[in-house]
Amino acid sequence: MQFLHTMVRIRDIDASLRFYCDLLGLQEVRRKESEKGRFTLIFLAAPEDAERSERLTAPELELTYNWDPEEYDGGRNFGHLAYRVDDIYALCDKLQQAGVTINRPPRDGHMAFVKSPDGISIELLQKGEALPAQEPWASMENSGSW
Ligand SMILES: C[C@@H](O)C(=O)SC[C@H](NC(=O)CC[C@H](N)C(=O)O)C(=O)NCC(=O)O
Ligand code: NI
Repeated sequence: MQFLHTMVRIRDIDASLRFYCDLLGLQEVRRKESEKGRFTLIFLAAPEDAERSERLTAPELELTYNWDPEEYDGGRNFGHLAYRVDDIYALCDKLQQAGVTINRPPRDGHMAFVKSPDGISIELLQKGEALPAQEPWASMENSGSW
């Protein structure tokens, strides 16, 4: 078994591609339009994963855009998408300058949470950094028991 993708329904394709691609740095790897189903699927992958998308073996984010507007609320059981980033401070600064909500700033240089245009929570983790000891779960992660 292999993880393939997470699907998120979006309200606005342009706003979502600006956030996920222009700002966050994901790449669009394929797109499917369904006239019959009246929807568009857009598959995104992180740059380090994108080359595996051709073989459909990359972890991807599937954006679903329904042409007929729908209300997307609730879904409290969904938590977040997590990405490992090269420079968490530079990325959060760029996101904030672009008006993106920074729910948890990278004060410790390790972890930040931001919101997509549809309110999806995105966790950003600094590449090469262990979680700060004061985080309750850090001892598990830092000791490799995860
Ligand atoms: C391509 C593959 O990865 C899919 O996930 S297609 C699944 C399919 N999606 C749709 O029909 C998109 C439009 C639909 N109105 C929707 O909003 O989902 C599907 O079965 N979706 C149902 C679901 O619960 O995901
Ligand atoms: Ni899917």
